[in-house]
Amino acid sequence: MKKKINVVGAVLTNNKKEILCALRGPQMSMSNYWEFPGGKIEANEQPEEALAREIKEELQCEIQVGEKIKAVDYDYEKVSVHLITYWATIANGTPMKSEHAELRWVPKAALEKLEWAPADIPTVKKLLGKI
Ligand SMILES: Nc1nc2c([nH]c(=O)n2[C@H]2C[C@H](O)[C@@H](COP(=O)(O)OP(=O)(O)OP(=O)(O)O)O2)c(=O)[nH]1
Repeated sequence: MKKKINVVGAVLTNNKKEILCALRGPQMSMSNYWEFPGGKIEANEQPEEALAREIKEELQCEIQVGEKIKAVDYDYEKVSVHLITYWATIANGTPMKSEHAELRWVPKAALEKLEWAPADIPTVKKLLGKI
């Protein structure tokens, strides 16, 4: 049976209402796809708590996690991902790139120009009012 993983992603917005998009790096799985920064929920962790921890590790900044946006199940070839996305804002610091190939603030209208990890597409469509 496929490995199931629980993942959280942050839809981080700035004061221009742009959204922080992250390009997975060559050393990561799913490389060259854009995603919402975040990662796997660990045992005994609440999703919001996991998201704040992952962002601190990945982007070296503190966030305020808001409302849930979308929960999606997606079957990749080797893993089955349950992805929950949340609104978030930066509470402290500036996002710094570590394992990602690129971080980019993108206006909502341009989100669909990026090649998203398939599990992220329902969140992108919801942000655009398309579902
Ligand atoms: N962080 C994040 N991961 C996502 C998103 N969409 C999506 O399909 N994923 C997948 C990619 C990974 O298989 C998994 C998240 O794991 P992770 O971000 O902790 O990745 P990782 O580098 O530790 O994983 P791995 O290379 O060890 O497999 O979920 C997303 O928007 N954000």
